[in-house]
Amino acid sequence: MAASFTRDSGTQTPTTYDRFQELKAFDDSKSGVKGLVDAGITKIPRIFCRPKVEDHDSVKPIPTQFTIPVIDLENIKTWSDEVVEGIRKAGGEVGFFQVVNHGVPQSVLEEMLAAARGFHELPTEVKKSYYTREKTKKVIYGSNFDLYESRFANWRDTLFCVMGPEPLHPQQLPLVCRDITMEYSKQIHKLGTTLFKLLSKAIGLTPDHLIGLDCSKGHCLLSHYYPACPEPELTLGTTKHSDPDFLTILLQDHIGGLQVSHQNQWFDVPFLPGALVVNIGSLLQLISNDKLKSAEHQVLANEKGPRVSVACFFTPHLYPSTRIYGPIKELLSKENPPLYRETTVEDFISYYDSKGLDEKSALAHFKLQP
Ligand SMILES: O=C(O)CCC(=O)C(=O)O
Ligand SMILES: [Fe+2]
Repeated sequence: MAASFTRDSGTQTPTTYDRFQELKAFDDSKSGVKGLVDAGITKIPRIFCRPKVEDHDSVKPIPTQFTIPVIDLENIKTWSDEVVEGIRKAGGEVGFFQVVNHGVPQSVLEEMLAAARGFHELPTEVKKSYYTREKTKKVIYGSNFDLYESRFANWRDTLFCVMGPEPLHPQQLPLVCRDITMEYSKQIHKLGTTLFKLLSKAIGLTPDHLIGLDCSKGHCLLSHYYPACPEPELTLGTTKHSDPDFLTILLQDHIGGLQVSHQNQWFDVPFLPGALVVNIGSLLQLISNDKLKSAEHQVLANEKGPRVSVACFFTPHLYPSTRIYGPIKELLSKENPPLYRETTVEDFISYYDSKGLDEKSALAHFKLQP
C-alpha cells in the first residue's frame, strides 16, 4: 500500500490505495495511456496524479528576455567561430538549443512525425505484440519505463527502437514506421556526429575528441505519444528529468508543452518549424566536467492532443562497453579539478533507472565532495 493523494478532495488529502494493483492492471492492459483515452475516460486514474507540486514546479514561465538559443548550422562548412561560440554558450549556459539548416530534409521530419503517430494509432491488438518491459529487446512499445519506480505515472506512451551501433534489421520495426525510421535514424546520426565535433571544439578539444570517446556510437529513437488529457493540471506528460545520455536530438510537433528549467524557472521550448531541439545529456556534463550542462526538462500534459515527439538518444548503454567515463583529462588542471568520479556506463545507467524520473539528478550521485 502506498500513500498518495485523492483528486476528488481538491485539497490533495492523503489517502491509501493498492497502488501496485492499479499499476499492474494498467501494465497488463498493454494498451497504454492511449487505451485509456480510447475507452472514453473523463477523469485520470489516480496512478497518474502527481503527489504535490514542489519547488519551482509551480512557477509559471514569466515574461522575460530569455529565449532558448537558435543556432543556424548553415555556416557549418566554414566552422565559423560564430557557430562554435554559439554552441559553447548554449551548451554551457542553457544546455538546450534549437538548430536550423541542420541538413535533415523537411519531408523526412514530417514523415517521421506522421509515422510515429501512425504507430501509436494502430489497433491495440497490433501494438500489443511489441509491448514488453524486457530491456534487452531492440524494439519496445510501452508506457512509463519507470512505471513501478516513479511516484506517479506520466501521460505518455513510447515506442523505443535501438538503432545502433549494431544496425537494426528493418523487419524488426513495425511496418507503419519502418522505412522512415531507418532513413531518419541515418540522417540524425549524421547530424549527431557533426554536433559532437562542434561540441568538442566548443570546449577546447580537437574536433574528433568526443567521437573518439564513442559518444556517437550507440543511438536509439523514442517516439513519444502524449494523448489529449482530460485533467492536464493533475499530471504531467513527462516528469522533470535530465537525459542520462551524451546528447539528445528531439523532433517535436506544433502542440507544445516541453519546458526547460533555466535559473530555477520553467521556460517553454517553442515549436519552430523545421528546427530540431538539442540538449546536453548528463553523461556529457560529467565528462566535460561541467563545461557543458544538462538541463532539467519536463513536458506538460495538455487537453489538446495528441502531441508527438521523436527523441534520439546518443548513449553507450545500448551495447556492451567496459569503457570508464570520467572528466576528460585534457580539460583538467589545478584550477579545474575533476568534479565527478569515474563510472562505468552500466553503473551510471542502472543508478539512473533505479531511481525513476523525478528524484534527485543522477549526476549528484557521481559528484566528488569538494
Ligand atoms: O517529448 C518531449 O518533448 C521530450 C521527451 C524527453 O524529454 C525524453 O525523451 O527524454
Ligand atoms: Fe528528456
